[in-house]
Formats: sequence, structure tokens, C-alpha cells
Amino acid sequence: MGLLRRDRLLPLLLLCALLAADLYFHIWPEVRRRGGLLPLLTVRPPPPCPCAPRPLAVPRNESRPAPSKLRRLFQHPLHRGSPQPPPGADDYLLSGAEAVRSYRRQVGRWNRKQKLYRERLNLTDPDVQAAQLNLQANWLRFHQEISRSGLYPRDSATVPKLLEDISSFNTINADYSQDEKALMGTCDCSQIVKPSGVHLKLVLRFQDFGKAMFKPMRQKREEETPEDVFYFVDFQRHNAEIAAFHLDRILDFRRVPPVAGRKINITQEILEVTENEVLQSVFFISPANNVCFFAKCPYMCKTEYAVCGNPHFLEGALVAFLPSLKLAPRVSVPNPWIRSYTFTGKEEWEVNPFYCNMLKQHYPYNSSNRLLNIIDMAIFDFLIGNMDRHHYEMFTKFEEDGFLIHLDNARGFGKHSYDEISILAPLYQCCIIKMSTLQRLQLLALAEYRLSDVMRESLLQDLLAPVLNEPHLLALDRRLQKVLDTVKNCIEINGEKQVVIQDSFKQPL
Ligand SMILES: Nc1ncnc2c1ncn2[C@@H]1O[C@H](COP(=O)(O)OP(=O)(O)OP(=O)(O)O)[C@@H](O)[C@H]1O
Ligand SMILES: [Mn+2]
Repeated sequence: MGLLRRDRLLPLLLLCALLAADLYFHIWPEVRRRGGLLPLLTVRPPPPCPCAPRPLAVPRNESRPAPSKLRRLFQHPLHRGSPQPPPGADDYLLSGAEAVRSYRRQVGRWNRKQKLYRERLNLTDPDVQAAQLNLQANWLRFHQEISRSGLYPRDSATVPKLLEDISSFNTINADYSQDEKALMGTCDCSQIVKPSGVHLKLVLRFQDFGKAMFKPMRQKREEETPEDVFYFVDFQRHNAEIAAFHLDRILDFRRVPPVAGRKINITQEILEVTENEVLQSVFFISPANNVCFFAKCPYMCKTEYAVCGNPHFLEGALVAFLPSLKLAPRVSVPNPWIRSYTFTGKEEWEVNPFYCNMLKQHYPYNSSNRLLNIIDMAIFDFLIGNMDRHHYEMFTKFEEDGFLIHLDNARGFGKHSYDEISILAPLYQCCIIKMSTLQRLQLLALAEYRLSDVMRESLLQDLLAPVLNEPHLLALDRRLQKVLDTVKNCIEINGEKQVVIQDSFKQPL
């Protein structure tokens, strides 16, 4: 036998043949295409020619990212609005000291409860540490920065960090939300703004003691809501929650709490951290070996209402939690343009062409910014295609003229090929709009700041990008044009002075 045995020689020959084939079919054509071997080895710039024109100030560079339309939009004077005085102590939702005291007590209660729970189950994991309140935590800053002007300041440095936290932090607890507990009779219902329908949403608590509402994926981005589905039985869409937050920020409303998308390991981040036995009991393994959980509800608890990981990971939206109702009470107000939640019913606004005139006679729509705020909300809902705005919430601290909180946008972005014009009823029936809103909408209709472009760019920041598919993005431009046409119509009939309302004196900070 020589140095190479036959059984070793064969693979070696095969390798040589493969290398030769690669050389012949791939490398050599490339060498020829580039004009010989030399350029492959040394890529030298051509010598400068003294007679050549000087390069332009901004040389064309393929790798340079396109200039950010979003950044330019946020810097535009019309988008920024007129300068406002900085908020005073009374303009903030929370008193800093009181909030910290309350959260400290909450952390103390949590640690005591944890200790009892662990003792009861004889759990002796040495790694478990008591929770601490970090005064620099982004969720706490977010709460402290809520003011009369909105849920966060215009140039908030906290929001991007908070989004990062909720899209990456480990959870230390998972539970049903208070409104779902109310349905099951396990909490004080008087504290609940509105007991709600049963969906698969959960409240997750993170390692820094912050909380977020988790709304899991129920419908893929590419699916459109079928024509025959009523809006009130339509799915909740996690991507709609994310996109609505970005749109709200682009419109500078700042009335939607920060939302981030994320893939959650439902076994580790929910099942293994929850102490709620009911929640533990709704987990199961599907025939395809995926971990799933279903909605626990008083009437229909079927596996058809389940969501599943793949096998553990499930996409969802995480909505940053607002301060508790105890710390910052909120009221829930029925939307005057509420829809009938039956198959055949009609509400008064649908049959009475003078509905707005009638409404304007009555508190609170007779003497405040409230009607203008409702119209902002209608424009927002029309853009996202949300017909499910039955109520809106407000912080009681900010009284009549406070901003409306646009919670729950999960029924938006259902149909991209259809525009539900009746969502704009508040606008075309009242024919008024805030000047600041109109100016921002007009900016977003210009090619330099096109709404679909800034939305596409903004949504790229999310882990679940692309959050919206192209048809939904393009629908935004089409709908924006319809809003502007509606305003134009109003102006033609009533005159600009009647329609476009200077709101800067009341415009939040
Ligand atoms: N980010 C949040 N922070 C604090 N509370 C919240 C938050 N999001 C929602 N809630 C509370 O939970 C309630 C239900 O939330 P949401 O509407 O998003 O869920 P839902 O399952 O669609 O409920 P519904 O059937 O009432 O529409 C809200 O009315 C609100 O009081
Ligand atoms: Mn809802």
C-alpha cells in the first residue's frame, strides 16, 4: 500500500473535480468579466486626472443610506408647530414623589407575595432575587413624562429606549389583564374602566418591573378581513397595534402608548413565569407539537380560540402599560359616533344629517376642544380603517380639554382595498378640523414626506418589520387624500374660517 489508500484517494479526487468545476464555471467567467486576474487581486483607484472635474460636494455613494424622510418630517416647522412653554409641575399626570412612593409600595407587596408563593410551593431556587425599583427605569420615566401634551414629549428620548426594553427584556410574570379578571369575577370590577370582550391578551411584567399588554398574532399580515365579517367579530391584529402607534407618532398626536413587536417564547416567558393556575391550565400541546394556549372565558372556551407557538415562539405586540388607575384615574367615554353592535341596528348619527349640530348643543361637546379631538380620532381611525372605537379614555386630571387616549387599535388594517368613509362622519358632519392637524396632513401628502414612505421607514425600526405589507401602506396615501378632499369640500361650502380652527392656544404643549 502507498501513502494514500484507495478509500482515501476517491474522496480526494472528487474534491479536486469539484474545485475544478468551480474554477471553470464560476471563478474563471468572473475573472474574464472583470478583465483579467489583476483587478481581482488589487483594486486600485484610477490615478487622478488634473483635467477631470472636481467631484461634487456629495459624491454618489451606493452604500450611503437614503436620507431619512422621517427625520426631515419631524424637523419641519409645520410639523413641530408653534413653540410652547415647557410643562409646569401641574401639567404632568403624576406627581413624581407620589408615583415613586406608590411604586415602592407595589414592589414591596410583590416581593412579599413572591416569597409566600415560593414557600407554599417549596421552591428553593437560589438565583431568585427580590425585585427592586430602579428610578432610572424607562417605564418609570415614561410614566413620569406623561403630560397635558400627550403620552410622551415630542422629542422623547425615553420612548425609543422603552421600545427596546419591551422588545427584549425577560418577563418575570404573566397574567390576565384586570378587565378579563373582572369577567371571571376575580377582581374588583368597580376599578375597571370597562369590562371587555375576551381576547387572548395578557399582561407581562418584565425584569425591570415594567409591564406591557401582550396581544398575540391571530392573523397573518397578508390576510385581508373577508367582506362578510362584521367589524365587531373581526380579529384583533397585533401588527395593527404596532402600526397605529407609529402612525400616531407621525401625526404628532402622541395619544397611543408605545407599542413594540416581538417574538415571545410562550413556554418560558408566559407559562413558566405565571402563578395564575387558570392561565397555566389553558396551555396545551397541539397535534403538530406546538405549544398553544386558549382564551379562558365565561362562555366559549374552545381550542379554536387558541394561539400556538412554533413550537414555542409566537409573534405579538407589546403595548406599554399606562400608570395604574389608582395613581392616574381615567374615564371611559362612549364615542358619540359609536356604531351599532348588532347586525341591523343604526345609530342616530347614521340617520340624522344634523347630528353634529345637535351634539354641539350639549356638554361636553359644546365648549371645548373635545369635538376637535374627536375629529382627530376619526381621521386617525379612518386612516387605519378602524370601525371599533366604541369608547375613548381620558385622564381625569386633565379635565375636559385633556387629550383622548387612543387605546386598542387592533381592529385597524383589516382591509387595504376598501375605505370605510363613514368613519370620517365626525369630520364631514361637523366640518371642522384643527389647523395643526390639517397642516401635518398636508405635509404628509407631499412627495417629500409621503405618508406611506415615512410609515414604511418608521416601521422598519420594529423587530417584526415589515409590520405592514405594501398594499396597506399605499392605502394610507389614498385615504389621506380622501381626508384632504373632505376638508376641501367643507371649506368650499363653509369657508376656511369656519372650518380650520386655530387650536394653538389650546393645543397641548
Ligand atoms: N396600555 C395599557 N395600559 C393600561 N391599561 C390598558 C392598556 N391597554 C389596555 N388597557 C385597559 O384594558 C382595557 C382593554 O384593552 P383593549 O381594548 O386593548 O383590549 P380588548 O381585548 O380589545 O378589549 P375590548 O373588548 O374592551 O375592546 C382597556 O379598555 C384599558 O382600560
Ligand atoms: Mn378592544
